[in-house]
Amino acid sequence: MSLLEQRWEELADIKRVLAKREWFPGTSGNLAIKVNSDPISFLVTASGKDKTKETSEDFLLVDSTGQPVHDSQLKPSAETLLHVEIFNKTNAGCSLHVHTVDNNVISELYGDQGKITFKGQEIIKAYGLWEEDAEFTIPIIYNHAHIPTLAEDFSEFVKGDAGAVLIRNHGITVWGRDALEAKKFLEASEFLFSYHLKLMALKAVR
Ligand SMILES: CSCCC(=O)C(=O)COP(=O)(O)O
Ligand SMILES: [Zn+2]
Repeated sequence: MSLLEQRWEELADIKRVLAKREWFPGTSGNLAIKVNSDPISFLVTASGKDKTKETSEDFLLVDSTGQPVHDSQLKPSAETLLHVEIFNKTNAGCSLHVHTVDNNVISELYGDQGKITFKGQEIIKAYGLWEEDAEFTIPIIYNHAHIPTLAEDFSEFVKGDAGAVLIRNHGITVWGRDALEAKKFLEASEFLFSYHLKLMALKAVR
């Protein structure tokens, strides 16, 4: 199997798992996986597709600027520029973006503060933070409709090979050194969002 085929399979596996969780409502969400580092190329989901369906046209290869490498009828994700920032600025190997109700509600609740910080939760270890009093902060940025502006704001928070950024009333983008790490970050983040919202709701009725 070629490297391209291997990466395709890895991304397809993640897409299948996330689709089962209903994390791609209304054609939302996009996924990317690096294929080559020099020059950079990556597979990204085709724009506007129902990501719960599996087809041979789910992904296309793009270059370091997000332009298709081969002639194709397919359009790269409208949000490819965010993945471009990640792959150009870090050694990340995979980047995942999903819209969930929980990540949207959290982004609105804490949007004015520009971040949300979690602490005292065992699952924070999924981010590689093993100290007893570890904290994990996820920045929240404004949802510019103009994607180059969104990507510019997003870029400020793309600092390491793994990370997460919430886009207010839009969704979350996470990245990691490989597909496993990116998926782990995404799952840990959605766990924390869900826990936080459930706890807030229960406290409100007590
Ligand atoms: C219908 S959701 C609006 C676009 C979006 O935010 C998204 O994640 C999906 O866009 P894409 O071009 O990647 O399909
Ligand atoms: Zn989106």
